[in-house]
Amino acid sequence: MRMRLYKGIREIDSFAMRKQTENVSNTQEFLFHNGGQILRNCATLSCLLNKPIRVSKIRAGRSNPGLRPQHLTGLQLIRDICNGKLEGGVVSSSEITFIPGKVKAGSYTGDTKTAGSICLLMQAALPCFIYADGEVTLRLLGGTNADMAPQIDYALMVFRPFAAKFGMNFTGSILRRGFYPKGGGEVQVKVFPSKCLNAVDATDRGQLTRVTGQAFVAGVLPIKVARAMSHSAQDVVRNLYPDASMHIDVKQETSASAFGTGTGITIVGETSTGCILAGSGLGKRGVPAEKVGEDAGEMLLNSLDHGGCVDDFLQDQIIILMALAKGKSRVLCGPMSLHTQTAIHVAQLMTEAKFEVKELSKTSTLIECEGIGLVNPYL
Ligand SMILES: Nc1ncnc2c1ncn2[C@@H]1O[C@H](COP(=O)(O)OP(=O)(O)OP(=O)(O)O)[C@@H](O)[C@H]1O
Repeated sequence: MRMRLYKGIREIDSFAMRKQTENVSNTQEFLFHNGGQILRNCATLSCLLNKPIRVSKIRAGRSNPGLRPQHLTGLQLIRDICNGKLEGGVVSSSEITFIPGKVKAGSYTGDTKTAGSICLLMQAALPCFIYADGEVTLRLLGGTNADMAPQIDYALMVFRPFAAKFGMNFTGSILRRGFYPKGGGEVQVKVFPSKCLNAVDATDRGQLTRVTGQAFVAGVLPIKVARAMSHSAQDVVRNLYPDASMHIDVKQETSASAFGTGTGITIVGETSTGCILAGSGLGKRGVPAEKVGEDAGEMLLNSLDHGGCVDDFLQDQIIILMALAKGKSRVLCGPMSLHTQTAIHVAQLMTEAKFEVKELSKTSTLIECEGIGLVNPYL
């Protein structure tokens, strides 16, 4: 990914990373994920640091390149939050220019009008509100349990407590679940501003003590589907961790609490040192519920296996918080994901934060970051 400064606008070529990849020969590969995550992180940091950006070649090389509805909604939400200007903000656009304004407390709505992930809207918007001049209420519409994104249960059970360690506090209520392809979900989020985020040291994983979670069915699906997911997920984990206490809530959503038909599971492991890691899955036609549960259990085991304090998905989601916090954060992870590499690269392009990544072994990475200590001027 390449960035230049032109007339005060940071120009970010979101596809240049590919060329970099092609030039890599026998050295360690350093790849980037040319996806929505670049846009979200760039726009969030642009808003917070008051740095205009132009991002080009958005999602180039994809079968459906350019902005998808959920990316556009995320950008529009950030624009609204700070009363900024967004050019090129239409579906399929491959280039956007964003001129940020000042973040303002209040009530905002973000509606993907599709099954696009509500949690990815949260990912873009929440860090902005830490620096608002008061409490913020967000009404978010779209998919609550979407593929290739955090499920809302993950956002509330895993991301939220970890973000709180940095001093980023929010609450979320699932008013209605919504699924692919219809969407129709609704979540209300309240964000409480902070003076400054603090650095986090998460390097001691401890022992797995408790397994909790949520398995649900909605629409025409019977409750036995959720029970089967829950049992198989717990069986997989119990095989290796027979002493951990286990309870996954099983829920039949009603027509008021969910729109359409869907099913999913999030299984959460808590450790003696307060680490929270998860595995998850969504039901699909033709895939037995037992298999969905097993895969979610395996996902959790896989992250536990690495001995890190965060799972393979939380890694990339906390990079922005490490960059904004005051002081040195240290987080022990499994192998670094493509999304994490990309998030670190974007954070370093946009801020003065200094990251150091130490590969401790093939399966263990220590990410250190001296954050910029961004201060909320209103508190
Ligand atoms: N099962 C999961 N549990 C938790 N988080 C997840 C899960 N799957 C994906 N994520 C998170 O969702 C985000 C997905 O970002 P990504 O840029 O790939 O999505 P996107 O905006 O839909 O982009 P694109 O369509 O361009 O790939 C990442 O932060 C990733 O960690």
